[in-house]
Amino acid sequence: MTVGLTVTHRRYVPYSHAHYGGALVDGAYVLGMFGDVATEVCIRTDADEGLFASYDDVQFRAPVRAGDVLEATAVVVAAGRRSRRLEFTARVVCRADPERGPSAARVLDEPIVVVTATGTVVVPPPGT
Ligand SMILES: C/C=C/C(=O)SCCNC(=O)CCNC(=O)[C@H](O)C(C)(C)COP(=O)(O)OP(=O)(O)OC[C@H]1O[C@@H](n2cnc3c(N)ncnc32)[C@H](O)[C@@H]1OP(=O)(O)O
Repeated sequence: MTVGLTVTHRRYVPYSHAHYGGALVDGAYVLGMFGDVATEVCIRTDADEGLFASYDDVQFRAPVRAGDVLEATAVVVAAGRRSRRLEFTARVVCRADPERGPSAARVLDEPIVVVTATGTVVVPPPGT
């Protein structure tokens, strides 16, 4: 069943990706992660990596920082002949705790929703 399929990736955000003051990470970093999650969705639904056709809504809701552990989830909410519409959510699940020391970090009691988006991927025609 394609609609309802959910794929989640988790990734540590390296300090080499800090781009702005306060160790802030650029928004494109999370979009790259969404693309990788979408790729796994397409592999699972259609045995192909697929192509990202469009985003129609991207909301940057809270900062992503170097040292975060990010979780990105895609859910298939609609499927056409070749198009699959996806809803994405990125959450921070672990974060650095520098007051305790340079390598200190903790699991957040409640994950922070940092980015949400909807978009469409396109796969090859059936039977190809
Ligand atoms: C998984 C992540 C991968 C990536 O990130 S790849 C990198 C970024 N993406 C790209 O480089 C893709 C570049 N774009 C393209 O190559 C083409 O452009 C597409 C393959 C995406 C679509 O072109 P065509 O095959 O000619 O599309 P059609 O035959 O007109 O439509 C096929 C289905 O795709 C839907 N669709 C086409 N364009 C869009 C769009 N811009 N936004 C939403 N849906 C689109 C249509 O409706 C239809 O759907 P229905 O088969 O279910 O009826």
